[in-house]
Amino acid sequence: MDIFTEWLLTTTTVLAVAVFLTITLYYMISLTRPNKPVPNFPPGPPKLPIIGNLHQIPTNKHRHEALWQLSKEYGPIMQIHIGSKHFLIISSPALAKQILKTQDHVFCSRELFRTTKQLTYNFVDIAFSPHSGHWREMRKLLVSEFMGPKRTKLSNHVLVTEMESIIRLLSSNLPNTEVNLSNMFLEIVKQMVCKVAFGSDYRRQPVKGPSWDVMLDEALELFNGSVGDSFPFLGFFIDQFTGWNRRLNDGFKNLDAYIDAIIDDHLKNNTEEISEEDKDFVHTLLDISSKENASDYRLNHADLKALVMDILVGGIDTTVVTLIWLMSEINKNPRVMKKLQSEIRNCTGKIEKVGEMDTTKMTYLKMVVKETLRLHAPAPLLVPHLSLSHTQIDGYDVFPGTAVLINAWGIARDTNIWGENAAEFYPERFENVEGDFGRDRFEMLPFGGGRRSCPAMNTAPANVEFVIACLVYWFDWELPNGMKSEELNMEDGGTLVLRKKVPLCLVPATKHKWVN
Ligand code: HEM
Repeated sequence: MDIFTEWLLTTTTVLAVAVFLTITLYYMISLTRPNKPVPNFPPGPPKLPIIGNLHQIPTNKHRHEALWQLSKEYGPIMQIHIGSKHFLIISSPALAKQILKTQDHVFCSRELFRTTKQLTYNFVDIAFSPHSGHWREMRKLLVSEFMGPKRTKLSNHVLVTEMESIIRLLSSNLPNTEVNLSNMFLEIVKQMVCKVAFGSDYRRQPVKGPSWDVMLDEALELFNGSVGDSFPFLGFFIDQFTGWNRRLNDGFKNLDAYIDAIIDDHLKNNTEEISEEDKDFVHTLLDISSKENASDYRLNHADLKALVMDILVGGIDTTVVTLIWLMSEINKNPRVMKKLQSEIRNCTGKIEKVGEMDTTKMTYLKMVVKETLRLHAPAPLLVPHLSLSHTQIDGYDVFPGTAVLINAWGIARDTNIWGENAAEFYPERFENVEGDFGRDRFEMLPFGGGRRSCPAMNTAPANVEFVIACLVYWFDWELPNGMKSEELNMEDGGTLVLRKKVPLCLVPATKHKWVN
């Protein structure tokens, strides 16, 4: 045996003994350790390397539909992966209740996406900020100062004035003039929100840049997030390659310039010289930001801008799409329109001014609004909730940092819950249904639920009711060009907010005349 072979044999023997000893030692140590339980992950579709289930989930539109189909195969609790992120998909009222009520304290935070960071001035807004004392203070401010009695009174007044001029305008164009209601509703809601929040008519072209509508549409697209958001390390480069980063920077720059212009205008006024009555929301925020308040919370400039951003992005389109879908549904369902019109005209009696309209007694109208929000929840997957600690849902392990998507769209159309006529627009299904959705019941969740539920869940439906009551009281509506009700296009589109794809155009055919 030559010297090299002898060296090779010795080395191999030593290595083999070392490996054997290491394995034996590891095995013996593992026997002495208590057994670590293997996590019980929820089921989900098989994933591909790197992209996960990205190929099965469209990133833009109809994500809720794709997820609903998958949930039929994998069950009401399902796990999917997109890039390196994992999401829990919830598709039943019982499990939604677990997330939004029973374990609300665990699931009350938000995912910190790279895209949202820029749009929310580093997550200091309400809708996308993590669960924290800051979020609590900001939400309190919005509820007390934007949705409190003083501003509700003002928004009612603005709505009444706006509806009076709309009714006048529509009456002067009778008969047979086609009206684009999608545009009209956007104008009404913008006027109401801008007047209450910023005091004046900021709905017109604000600063240099794209028009208001283009700017807001783009903001909603951007808030929906990018493909790169799911790939923390490569994300920036993916978004650079797809052009998303440039789009994000431009979109944010336009919005930021608009918000700056609003605040600069307000800073020119000395708020001490303006009476409390005449102060708008931004005036009040500027007052608060200049004072220490009792809880030591100090509102800074970025917080103020983030609040304005939430109002622009969260407070306009949601109400507008609800109005559009409602008017579409009642024009598609003449039976409902007739019943609704008769309730409104009977409850109201003879009115000369729309301001005298009282919607609190209109029970069928409330059911029609609920049915609209059931079939057309503006945010079909809500805003993703995020788990703060390890917990179990339905026996499955959920780890901290898991984003949860609740398929409000699918739950609200499930035939097992709503019966065979789930897809039908049938407001009577809410007769004798007690309790609030998102608080006591979870079969539909248009405003989400728990501590992250929509703060406007009481005020927003009241505004929708008033606008619809005015339009249905004063006019008999017809579809244009002899179109039949079953021909009305009801396709949806959009990403973060589910819109009607084709604008709604109707004809106010005759004006109502009261007969004693
Ligand atoms: C019909 C009208 C509206 C609908 C259907 C709606 C729906 C929603 C939904 C689904 C959420 C997410 C809830 C969750 O994640 O559980 C939400 C959150 C929110 N909405 Fe609305 N919304 C409407 C109107 C408004 C208005 C008028 C405002 C006023 C500014 C507003 C401000 C917000 C804010 C700030 C949040 C975030 C709450 C938080 O994370 O703490 N929404 N909304």
